[in-house]
Amino acid sequence: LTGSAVANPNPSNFDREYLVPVIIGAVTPQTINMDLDTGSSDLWVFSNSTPGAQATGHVVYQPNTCNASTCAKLLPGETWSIQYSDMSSSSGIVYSDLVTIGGAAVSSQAVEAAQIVSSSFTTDTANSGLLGMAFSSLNTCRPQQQLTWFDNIKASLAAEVWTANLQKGAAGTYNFGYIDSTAYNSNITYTPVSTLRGFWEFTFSGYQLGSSSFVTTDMAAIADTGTTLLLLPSAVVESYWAQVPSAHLEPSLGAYIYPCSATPPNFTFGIGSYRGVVPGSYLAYGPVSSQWCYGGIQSQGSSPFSVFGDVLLKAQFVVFDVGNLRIGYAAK
Ligand SMILES: N#Cc1c(N)n[nH]c1N1CCCC1
Repeated sequence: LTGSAVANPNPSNFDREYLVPVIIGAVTPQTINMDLDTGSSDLWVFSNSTPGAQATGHVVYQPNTCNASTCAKLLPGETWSIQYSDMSSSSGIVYSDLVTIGGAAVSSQAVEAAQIVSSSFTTDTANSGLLGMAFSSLNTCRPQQQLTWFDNIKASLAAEVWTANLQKGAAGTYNFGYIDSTAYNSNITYTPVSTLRGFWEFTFSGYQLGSSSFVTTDMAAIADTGTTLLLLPSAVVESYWAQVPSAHLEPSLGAYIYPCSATPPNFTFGIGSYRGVVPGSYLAYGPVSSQWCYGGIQSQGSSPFSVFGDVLLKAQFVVFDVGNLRIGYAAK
């Protein structure tokens, strides 16, 4: 078994997130566009349990709890509640239902129906749910923790692996169970993943800012498709933006902005001896005013690891190798 699904950048805003059409339900299937997120492990959707005022503009999951074995089933007493690092949150109840992504189906997937969603979810009407693809140890369902879609399907796949091939301003692909050797142009460099924090956490071997020399230093990072930007230690971020005249940390935003007339420098990361290059044009995240643009590299703050979000991931072919607990990067 393998699967392949399209990854659509959110249409209106600078590749803020990438949405995947997910089919939920057997008796009355619904296609729901969801944010595939390697930084969390809950599969949750807007639903008929979400208050109308919070669900306006969204496709809502309507579980068909009929009597056949193929119907949705409420999991009695199960609830979930999640808060993301951007302080957004959601919570609700749990059904078991058929969930198909790119042709690959899980018959009894925990589908977390939202009863409450915070305002940033309500306003993001392109996104009607989260598809958690971090490790199941982070799933918030209680009292019985539930498995991610990938954990449920991996034994049925040709290989316990999936890949992300995101694109700048265009549709990309998530493949499940195989590696498309035509999708990248160099060898894949792998490095071990630690699951201790439940994320796709790994060590990178250093970085290069623009045309400066490569800085060799082991650093921790997570690969997070649910984060838009590239988050690095504040000292690195300061050095990076020092290369762009008039770029500065804007106190009112808590973020670096730079003149939109400038093209930011490239960012290069190391995995062993592999060098992954993120073009400067990928490190622009859209205007905050007529002349100032929001930087694609920002500080990781007090986080103990950097966050390789979409602005970096879209420049690479990325292999999430669950079977061997490793992550792979290749140029494309
Ligand atoms: N903040 C944040 C965040 C993250 N670090 N990974 N995924 C996140 N979200 C998914 C939906 C909202 C935020």
